[in-house]
Amino acid sequence: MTAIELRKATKKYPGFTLGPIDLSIEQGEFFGIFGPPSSGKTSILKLILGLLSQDEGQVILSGVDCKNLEVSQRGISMVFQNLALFPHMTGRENIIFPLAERGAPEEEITNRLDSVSEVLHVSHILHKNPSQMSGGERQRIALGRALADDSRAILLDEPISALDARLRENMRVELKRLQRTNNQTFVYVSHDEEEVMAISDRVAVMIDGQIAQAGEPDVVYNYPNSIRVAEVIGTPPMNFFTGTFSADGRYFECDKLTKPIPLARKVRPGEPGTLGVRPEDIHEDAGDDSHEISISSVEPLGSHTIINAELGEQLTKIRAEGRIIKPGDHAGRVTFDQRRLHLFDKDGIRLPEGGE
Ligand SMILES: Nc1ncnc2c1ncn2[C@@H]1O[C@H](COP(=O)(O)OP(=O)(O)OP(=O)(O)O)[C@@H](O)[C@H]1O
Repeated sequence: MTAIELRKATKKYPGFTLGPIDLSIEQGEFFGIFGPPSSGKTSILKLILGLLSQDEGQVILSGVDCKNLEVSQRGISMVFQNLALFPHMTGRENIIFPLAERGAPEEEITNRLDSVSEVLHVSHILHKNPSQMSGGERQRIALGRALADDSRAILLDEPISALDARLRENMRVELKRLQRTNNQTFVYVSHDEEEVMAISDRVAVMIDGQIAQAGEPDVVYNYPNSIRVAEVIGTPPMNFFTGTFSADGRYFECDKLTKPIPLARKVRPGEPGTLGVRPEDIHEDAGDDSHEISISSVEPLGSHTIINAELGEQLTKIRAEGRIIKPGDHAGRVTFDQRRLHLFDKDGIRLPEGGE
């Protein structure tokens, strides 16, 4: 069943237009929204919650058009980026507030408080006021308030960004577990692409107020539908080379490389385009099709190494699992994994897969 649906929803601010957005989120789905700053992520959540009203289009919750429904009638909780805890209440009072407001029985309140406190590791700070908590503790209390309430969906806007890296990783796992157990619908916004990709069943990539692509995380990663999406998914990001597909369509002739790059299929003979290759798909290799690189720096990161190199005249990032190139090396040879190339037309739109 569809829990949240946006149909051509549009919101116009001076100088910025969100939408039109078409989006469908299923009951029990963990849906991630990722995008650069100011791309419209928070505004989408506010439309769903009812804090903003759309200028055009519809917001439909469980099949019901929400046009005339107030925030409190929508049955949705939101954890804001800037928290919004009640300063005069303790952590405990903040968490149980929505339950107490709707007159939930004492036993239910206690059970829910206990279960979210355990998951969020906040039992020891329930007696404190927000002013006596750290930023991360306040964030966990705010999460607790949303999770304890029996909402049909929870909207989370950068909910764990104030936590340190290790705690963030744990919380990610716990959030996912909690969502699965309760079969709740989560809409999770973050500018941290890895976080969104790791936690979500499906993701939407927002660029300039539009959903540029939506789908399962590995599909978006492996088949970005445009250069703009490819640029924002992946760390380090994809490398791009502009040039022309050869007259027989079997090679990509890059403006800045001396050798053409062989393609696994025939592509757009004679047309201009862009070839994208992810850092992990460039391999240290001295074979016939290899290119010489001039190494600027090598970052050994334990499990892998990032090599910053000049390929032709272009700065290129290479992720190496092996140890052929070492810190202090100045040159090497690499090839591109032919099966993992991303090909885009002159307008930056991904070329269809397949062909001879
Ligand atoms: N109430 C408002 N009035 C006018 N402009 C607004 C309003 N709210 C948001 N905007 C503008 O809309 C754009 C999108 O904002 P929004 O907060 O939705 O983006 P975001 O992707 O969540 O950004 P961030 O990652 O920085 O939080 C921004 O340019 C912002 O300045």
